[in-house]
Amino acid sequence: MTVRLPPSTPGMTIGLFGGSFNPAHAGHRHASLLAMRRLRLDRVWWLVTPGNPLKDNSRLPALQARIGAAEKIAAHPRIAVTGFEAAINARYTVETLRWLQAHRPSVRFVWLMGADGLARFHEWGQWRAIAGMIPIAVVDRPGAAFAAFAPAALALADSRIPERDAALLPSLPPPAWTLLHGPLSPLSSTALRRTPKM
Ligand SMILES: Nc1ncnc2c1ncn2[C@@H]1O[C@H](COP(=O)(O)OP(=O)(O)OP(=O)(O)O)[C@@H](O)[C@H]1O
Ligand SMILES: O=C(O)c1ccc[n+]([C@@H]2O[C@H](COP(=O)([O-])O)[C@@H](O)[C@H]2O)c1
Repeated sequence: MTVRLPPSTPGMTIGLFGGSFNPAHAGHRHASLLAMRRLRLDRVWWLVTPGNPLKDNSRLPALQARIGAAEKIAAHPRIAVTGFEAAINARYTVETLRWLQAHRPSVRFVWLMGADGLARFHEWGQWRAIAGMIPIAVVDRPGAAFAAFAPAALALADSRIPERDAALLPSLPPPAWTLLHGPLSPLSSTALRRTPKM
C-alpha cells in the first residue's frame, strides 16, 4: 500500500499531534497553534489514529470520517491532517515514530500532547523509549494541572527544560520535554459527544 505523508523538506521542524479526534474541535487547533508559535515549528501534523490502544474503540467513527471533519476544523496552511498510521499498520506511537524516523530522517519531529496525555503517558507502550526518541511538548489543559506530578513527569524530571527555552526544544537531543502554559481551551471531544444534536 502506498503511504501518503504530508509534504516536508529536510530540516523542517514538525509537531506530531496524535489523537482520536472523535471529533476534532477548536481546542486541538488552539493547542497546535500555541505549540507552533512557542516551539517555532514549521508545521503541525494531526495524526488521526486508527484507535488509541488504551481506549475502547468499538464506537469510534471511521478513520476517513474523522479525518474529513478534522480537516474542516484545522483549516490552517501549516496544519496537515493525516491518517497514515493506519496505512503503516502502527497501533502504538512508538511504531509510528520508528517508521517516521526511518522514512523522514532529515525532519526534526516533536511529539505534542495535551496535559491529560502526560498524566497517562506511563501507560503507553514503551513510553521510556518514546521519550528517548523525540522531544515532547505538553500543552496545559483545564483540569490537568496534576499532570506535572504524574509518574512519567516525575520519572523524566531531569530532562524537563524551562518553558522559556521552548523554542530550543526541537533541536535538543531527547529525552527533553517542556510544559507549555498559556490561554487554555476548555473544549473536549467528550463534551462534544455528550452535546445532543439539534
Ligand atoms: N482543549 C485542549 N487543550 C489542549 N490539548 C488538547 C485539548 N483537547 C485535546 N487536546 C489534546 O489533543 C490530543 C488529541 O486529543 P483527543 O482527540 O483525544 O481529544 P479530547 O478532547 O482529549 O478527546 P476525549 O475527550 O474523547 O478524550 C491529546 O493530546 C489531547 O490531550
Ligand atoms: O502507544 C501507546 O501505547 C499509546 C497509548 C495511548 C495513546 N497513544 C496515542 O496518543 C494520542 C492521543 O490519543 P487520544 O485518543 O487521547 O486522542 C494518539 O496518537 C494515540 O495513538 C498511544
